[in-house]
Amino acid sequence: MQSGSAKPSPLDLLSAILRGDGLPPGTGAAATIAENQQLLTILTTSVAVLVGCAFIFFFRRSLGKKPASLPKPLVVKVQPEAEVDDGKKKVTVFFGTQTGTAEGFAKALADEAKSRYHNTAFKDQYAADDDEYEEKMKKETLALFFMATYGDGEPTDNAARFFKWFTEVEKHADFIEVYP
Ligand SMILES: Cc1cc2nc3c(=O)[nH]c(=O)nc-3n(C[C@H](O)[C@H](O)[C@H](O)COP(=O)(O)O)c2cc1C
Repeated sequence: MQSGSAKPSPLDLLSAILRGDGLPPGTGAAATIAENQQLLTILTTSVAVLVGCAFIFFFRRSLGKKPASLPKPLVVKVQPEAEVDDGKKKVTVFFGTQTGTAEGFAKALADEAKSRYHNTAFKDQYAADDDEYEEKMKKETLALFFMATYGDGEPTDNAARFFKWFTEVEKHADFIEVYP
């Protein structure tokens, strides 16, 4: 025989509500609902706290990251013409940029140089692969670098390959001197 004060399971309550029967009288339903509401409150609070923690985690992580943008090539402005070995001095302006500031400085300098030296060429790719760097850099008279850094002094996306090559000093020690 079923006792009038038997506690219905949450499933019984749910099916009773769905059927539209209402809550069974004298079954301790009020207490069960109160219990479930407490559980629901705890659950929603926990979910809200978790979402908040996840948001703070991703926000803090994004603070140390460089802003996302399409990597530009390690653009180089060369003057005068670098390809022709005419014995003239060669000046190259490099820039490593993520959001355009370093590019702006490099361009301003290159424009100034262009106004002084008519035989000026602009290039947007210095070396197709790492082996070309050494060969080309040896021909430069002066190389100027405008390099933005991010995080813990890391290079920008467009300068990453060049930076890696350049900092492997022991491989190029014969012609590169690095001053800290
Ligand atoms: C998220 C972030 C991290 C940065 N980290 C460094 C850093 O470690 N060292 C530094 O000297 N400058 C740092 N900077 C400053 C940038 O290098 C500087 O704003 C630079 O002018 C950006 O140049 P760009 O616009 O050519 O990318 C950082 C800037 C941002 C926004």
